[in-house]
Amino acid sequence: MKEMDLSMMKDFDRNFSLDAVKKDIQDIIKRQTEVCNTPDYYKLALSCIDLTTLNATDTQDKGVRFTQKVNEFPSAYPELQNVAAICVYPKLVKTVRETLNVEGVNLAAVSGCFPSSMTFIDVKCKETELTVDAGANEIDIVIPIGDMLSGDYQSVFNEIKKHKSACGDAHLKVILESGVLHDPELIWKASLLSMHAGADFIKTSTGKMDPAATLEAAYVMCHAISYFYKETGKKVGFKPAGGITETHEAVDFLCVVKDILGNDWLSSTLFRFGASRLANNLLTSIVGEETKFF
Ligand SMILES: O=C[C@H](O)COP(=O)(O)O
Repeated sequence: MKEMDLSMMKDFDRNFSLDAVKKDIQDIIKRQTEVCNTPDYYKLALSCIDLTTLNATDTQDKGVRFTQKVNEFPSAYPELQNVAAICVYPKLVKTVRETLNVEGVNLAAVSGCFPSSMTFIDVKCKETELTVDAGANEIDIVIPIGDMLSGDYQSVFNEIKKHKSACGDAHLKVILESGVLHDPELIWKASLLSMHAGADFIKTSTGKMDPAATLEAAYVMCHAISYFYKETGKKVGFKPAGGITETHEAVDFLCVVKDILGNDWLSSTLFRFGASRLANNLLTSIVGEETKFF
């Protein structure tokens, strides 16, 4: 595989002041809340959810029941747009594919030894190939976090690039595990590496490590996406995931995305929430009474 000369990657080193980032986020939320904290944006948020179940205890029956809810959604809420995708472990993909019978809902699967990413790249790619063959059209993988933390950026880039080929036509979402990378400088680097290596989306977190999605990580990643778009003309999507549960939390992320990336990113084509508990809370906010549909 052709290696990218990372020393040629423009703006790979960028400094951030965490205090300035936090202040900027506060200003953004002040600016955008009036527009984003509204039923139209709750509906938008719902339509951008990757409805997720990622438990070691998940069964095929759970996969069926989970998918049936999504199938029933258009009849139950004809005025609302359905979630963007169902997101499961590879073992449930075939069942979900066979059960899913509504148009426009994607089937995402975590792959590549999720959530640790701690196995051989050939094993990770094989898992992805099998998962796509089983019916997933979106693949969520985790970067090799240890390589990133130890500064072996070339290995991170090479792995993602190889994984992109293993995806075939499926979209690739690359999880940075931003809470563990911690430093904005490292989150920036991981974002650029992922996008240059072929990521269709960059995603904050697995939801299996703390801290999960933060507004600070979202801020840095959205700026990286904006920068990459200006440099290359390619629009990469953004997926905050992990720990986003309440409507007001989703609204804050929408504020950041809208302010930094603009309205082009405010649809499920370029924006997703990875969430297992958010959908019912958004529905509750939309219909105005306690709702436990999903
Ligand atoms: O990718 C999605 C995350 O695993 C979901 O995390 P959550 O269960 O905290 O919503």
